[in-house]
Amino acid sequence: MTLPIAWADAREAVFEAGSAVASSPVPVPLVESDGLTLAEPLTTLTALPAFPTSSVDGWAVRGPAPWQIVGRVLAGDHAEPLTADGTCVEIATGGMVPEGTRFVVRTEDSTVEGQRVVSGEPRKIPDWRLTGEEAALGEELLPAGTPITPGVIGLAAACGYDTLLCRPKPRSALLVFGDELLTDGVPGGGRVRDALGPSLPSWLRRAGTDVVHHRAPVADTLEDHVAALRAAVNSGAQVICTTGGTMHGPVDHLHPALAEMGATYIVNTVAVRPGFPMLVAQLPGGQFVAGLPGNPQSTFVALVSLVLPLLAGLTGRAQPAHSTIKLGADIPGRGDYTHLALVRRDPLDGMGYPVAHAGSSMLRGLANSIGFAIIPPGGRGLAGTPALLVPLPILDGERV
Ligand SMILES: Nc1nc2c(c(=O)[nH]1)N[C@H]1C(S)=C(S)[C@@H](COP(=O)(O)OP(=O)(O)OC[C@H]3O[C@@H](n4cnc5c(N)ncnc54)[C@H](O)[C@@H]3O)O[C@H]1N2
Ligand code: MOO
Repeated sequence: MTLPIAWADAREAVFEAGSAVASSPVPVPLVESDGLTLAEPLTTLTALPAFPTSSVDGWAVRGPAPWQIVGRVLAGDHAEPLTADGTCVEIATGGMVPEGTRFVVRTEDSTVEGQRVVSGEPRKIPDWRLTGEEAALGEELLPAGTPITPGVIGLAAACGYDTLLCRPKPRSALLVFGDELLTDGVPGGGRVRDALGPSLPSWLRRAGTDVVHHRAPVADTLEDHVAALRAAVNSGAQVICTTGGTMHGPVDHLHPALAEMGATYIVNTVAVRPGFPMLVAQLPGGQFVAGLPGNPQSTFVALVSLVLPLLAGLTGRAQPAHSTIKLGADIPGRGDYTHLALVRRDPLDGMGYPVAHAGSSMLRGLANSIGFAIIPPGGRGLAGTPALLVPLPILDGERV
């Protein structure tokens, strides 16, 4: 029997295996880059702003009042210098402030005589933005490995990027094993509904992959397991997630199928509860197989424990960070194993509470949880103290 490895070591092993074969950078147009990963630092191509910019509608003035109007600068115009004291130009918000300007006087703080001469008072805080106020030329704004979000895309556009050098989303496949699984209707008579086939693709997309192949269920024979894995390889998937069959029961064929395909284990059983039979192996062609245990909650323990670090490595991101949450109730440990305990965040006190109905075969607790509190080996979680948390890949707004 294989000895389970420590949970933290398992995460590190798959992260490193993924990082070793991280996808090659490709230039991607800004509007298509959401959800991808920066392959190089986002560095300014010019100072920001690139030129002194008026932040109000008004007058750019030189010398003491009154000022003779000698021109007009709209946003987008190139401003000629103001060369003489006692002159000004009308300026629009976003207009380039002419060289020689002493102040920008707001429209509402000024009077104009005969459409030619302006008087007025500048405010104490200058009403224009200096070159480089937001960022200097060549300054690194974000490191390589940053997930690209709409905020990153906007910043890149403001800097003058047309494309970003990105690591693409890994392509994934899902194979659901189990003859007992019904794909429709009400469970009974020994059959259960397949709860993973319909839900895991969405979880995988939230985790940052493109799901390119999906088969549920795969029959409980070695031949069909091998055929399904081969089809997943042929689909171009880099990460093949399987569910069920990770143990060594009469119809658990994952290990024999991996052996038949010449796979090498990166992680094979982990000292974590629930979900310990989880595994990650690599096929001779380089594809990863993530074997997620069939008990549905254990599937998700394996998703956050192994698949997320693997995807992070493949995209050149950092190992997913844990967050922290103050516990609202005690959580028991699981001896020498790490205990990943589903918690929900209470909307009133903000604390993490273990959920009811959190057995490894149940999904009721998971549906309103934010993630798993990490109870380390030999420890237990105490109410009122902070615990580390592995978040589920849920989107903002999907939980309180
Ligand atoms: N002799 C032992 N048996 C088991 C042990 C053990 O230590 N010794 N560990 C148990 C643990 S822990 C887990 S977890 C499971 C892992 O089993 P497999 O990965 O081989 O999964 P299956 O046997 O195929 O299924 C387990 C369970 O989950 C249900 N299932 C599977 N797929 C789905 C699905 N898509 N939707 C809904 N439910 C699913 C399946 O019907 C079984 O009830 O092994 C234990 N056994
Ligand atoms: O991996 Mo199992 O979930 O501990 O039931």
